[in-house]
This record gives sequence, structure tokens and C-alpha cells, in this order.
Amino acid sequence: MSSRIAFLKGHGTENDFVILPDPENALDLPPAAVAALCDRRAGIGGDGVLHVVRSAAHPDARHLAAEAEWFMDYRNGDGSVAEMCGNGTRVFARYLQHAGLAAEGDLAIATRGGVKKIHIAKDGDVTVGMGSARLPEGEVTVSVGEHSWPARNVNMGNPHAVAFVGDLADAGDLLSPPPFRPAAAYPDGVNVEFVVDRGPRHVAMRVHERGSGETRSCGTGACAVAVAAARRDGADPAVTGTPVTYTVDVPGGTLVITERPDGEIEMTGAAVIVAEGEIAADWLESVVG
Ligand SMILES: N[C@@H](CCC[C@H](N)C(=O)O)C(=O)O
Repeated sequence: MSSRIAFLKGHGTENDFVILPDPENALDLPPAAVAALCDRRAGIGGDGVLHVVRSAAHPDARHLAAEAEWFMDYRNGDGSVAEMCGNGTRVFARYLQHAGLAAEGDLAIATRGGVKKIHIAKDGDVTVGMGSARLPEGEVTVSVGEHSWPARNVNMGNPHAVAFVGDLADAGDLLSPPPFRPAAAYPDGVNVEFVVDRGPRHVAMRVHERGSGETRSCGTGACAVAVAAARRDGADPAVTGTPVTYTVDVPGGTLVITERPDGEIEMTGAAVIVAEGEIAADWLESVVG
């Protein structure tokens, strides 16, 4: 009988992940293996993979081991590596709690975007300190079909283009990445958010994620949207000294985003483990070839 690899499936506001516990970093995870695991018909299915490794055992996180025991080695659904995944950190924390590796309350997780502080609340929601946003200058344009919109370039550790639109349906089927200009603004590709207003400090968004396609939620994207909406609305906590909170509806739920006067952004929402199982190692080896 073929050997087995343990996995779990989880989601944060329906941004869903295959979770691979691998404390000593023993798994070989080339892009083809990640893409096969994330395939919704031939694999398990997910927007990405959360590879759970001890920081000390991973070359990208060894330097963070004193601050955070666990490293979120995040991969997009196409197998590409991304700097950060906001919903991923919340689901990762939920996994650590589920596995008895962390308790309710505060913990730290290492990511390629640095160490993130997490709080697992009694009511079940998970909050992550996302760091601050960078807002590079310059005009960006995003197009879908005959529609084109100016977009705000927001970097949350990973790149985002945030476009305020009249109707979320104008973003089309989002099966292919929306073209953007200028290409130089995003040499490594970009996540694109389409946003409409729902009320005071309340917006709704759709997202096309780099490396995963349209997803039902994106945590870094929701933070980028909250910051872009705040600046558009003339709200800047660094200027007023007052935190600003936006509610961001995503197709898979709701995220609450607060930006503080020191620039720190906190994101809160649901994070759920839905299944546990085993992967046939010979299947995974066969898809990698
Ligand atoms: N879904 C994530 C973002 C994942 C990475 C993104 N696709 C990228 O390539 O930058 C989130 O919740 O932030």
C-alpha cells in the first residue's frame, strides 16, 4: 500500500486552502504538486496551500525562529510562491489551535512577509496584524471587456490594484487576469480588487488573485481595499490620530479592517477547519512526474 500524507482543508471567508502539516520540512512540494492538490476536480481543491513547517526547519524562515515557532510556507493555486496571504495566516492559526499546537489568545506566525501577530478570540474570530500598507505613486488602469477604471496601487507585502466600479458585475467572469497598465507598476503580476460602496465605511469587493484566479475572499486584498477607500474618503489615521474601521464584504463573508494611527492594520474574520484526511503519496508523485 502506498504511503499517506496527512492534510486538512480549511477556509477563511471561503478563501480555501489545503493544509499540509510538515514540521520538519520533509515534503517535496514543486509547483506541479501544489497545482495538483489545488485542482478542484482531479485533486483536493483550494485557492492555495498552507505548508505548515517549523521556522527553524525552513531556509526562508530560519532567521525568524526566535520570534515565531511556525512558518506559513504559502503557495498560490498555480504553485507560485506569494509574499503574504492574510486569510491564510488566520486559517493557519486555526489549524495550530485545532492541532493543539497553539491556544486561544495571542500567537505569532512567520511568513515571507515577516512575523504576523495573531489573536484567536473566544468568540471564534481570528485577528491578524497585517503590518502597514504602502501606496506607491502613479496612475494604474485596470480593464475588463469594454470597461476601464483607474486603480489605486496598494502594497500589503504583496501587490494589489484597487478599482472602484459602478457595479461588481462589470468585473465580468474574471476567468482570466484583468489587464492592467502600466506593466512596470507590477513586474511580478498583481491581485486586482473591484469595489463598490455599501454604506458609510462599508464596501463590497470581488477579487482576481494572482496565481489563483477569482476567489471568494482575499485578506491582503480586503486590507488594500479598506486603505484605498479610506484615502478616497479623506480618512487617514496617521493624520487624524484616530483609528479607521471599514467593513469589507467579500463573496464568501465579511472582514473587518482597522487601520491605526501608527499605520498598523488589523483584519478580523472567521477561520474554519472543515476536513482532515490522507493523500496517497503515489498519486502526488505521479502528478509531479
Ligand atoms: N488570498 C490571499 C492572498 C494570496 C496571495 C496572492 N494571490 C498573491 O499572489 O499575492 C489573502 O488572503 O491575502
